[in-house]
Amino acid sequence: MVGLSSTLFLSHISVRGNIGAACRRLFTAKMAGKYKIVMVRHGESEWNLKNQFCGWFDSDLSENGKKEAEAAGEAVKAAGLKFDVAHTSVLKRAQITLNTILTKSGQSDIPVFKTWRLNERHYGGLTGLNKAETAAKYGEEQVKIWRRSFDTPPPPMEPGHPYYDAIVNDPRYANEPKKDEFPMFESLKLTIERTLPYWNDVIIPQLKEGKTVMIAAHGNSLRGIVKHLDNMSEDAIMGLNLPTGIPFVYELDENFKPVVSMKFLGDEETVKKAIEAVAAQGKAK
Ligand SMILES: O=C(O)[C@@H](CO)OP(=O)(O)O
Repeated sequence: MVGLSSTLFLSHISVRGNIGAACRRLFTAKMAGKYKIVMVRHGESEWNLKNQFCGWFDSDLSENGKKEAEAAGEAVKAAGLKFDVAHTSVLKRAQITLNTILTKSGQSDIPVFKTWRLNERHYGGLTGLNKAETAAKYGEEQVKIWRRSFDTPPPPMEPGHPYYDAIVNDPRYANEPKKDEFPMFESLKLTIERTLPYWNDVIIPQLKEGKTVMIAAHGNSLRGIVKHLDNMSEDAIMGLNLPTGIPFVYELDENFKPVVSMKFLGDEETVKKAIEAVAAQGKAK
C-alpha cells in the first residue's frame, strides 16, 4: 500500500498539480481521521476497452476489468480494511466491481445500497462514440472540454439516438430519477448536483454513526465527490483522472475535511501510469 510518505507527497504534486493541498496533506497526515471512507472506480469496462463514451450505457467489465476488481479486493484485504456498509450505482460495472472486492476481502455480507445518484455522468449525444475518433473529428481540445471541464456539458441525447430507448425506458429507472430530473446530458457540475444530496443525506449520517463506508462508482461521479471533499477549483478538477479498479482511502476530521486524501492502495508507478492512460483516451491517436 502506498503510504503517506514523502514519495507520495511528491506523487500528489505531479499527479494532481495541487501543491497547497499536498502540503496540507503532508502536515496533517499524522492526525488520525475521525471518519474513514474508501472509494473505487469500477474495473475497466468493455466500452473503456473499445474507448467509447459510456455514461449511462450499462457496459460489462472487460476480462482485464474483472482482474482489476479481484486485485482491488486483494488490496483491500491486505490493507485490513473492513467496511460496515457499501454504496454503488445502478450500473453493473460498478456493482460487479463492488461484489468482487467484498467477496475477495471476505465481507460480502455487509449492506449494499444502490442508487442512480452514483451513476456515471450522462454523456448525452456522445454516448457510444469512440473517443479517439471524436477527437480526430472535433479536435482534442474540444474532447478534453467535454470530458473534463466543470460546466460545459456534452450535446444532449436526442430521441432516435442509438442508445436513447435502452437508457430512457430501462425498467431500473421506472421509479427514479423522476421524469423532470431524468438527464439527457450532464456536465460535471450537473453530476455533482445529483450526487452531493446522496453524500450529504445518506453517506454523512452513516459516517456520523461511526460506520466505515465503501463506495464503488465511476470516474466522474467520484471526481465530483473528490472535488467536494478536497475543495478543488474548477481548474484543478480538469486535471484529475481516476484510474480503473484501484481503491483509494480518505480519512476525514470531525468537520468532514480530509486529513488523509486520496491514498491509493497501489504502488505509485502503477497508479501514475493508470492515470495517464485514462487521460490519453481523449487523444486523436
Ligand atoms: O465514458 C465514460 O463514461 C467515462 C468513464 O469511462 O469516460 P471519461 O473518462 O471520458 O469521462
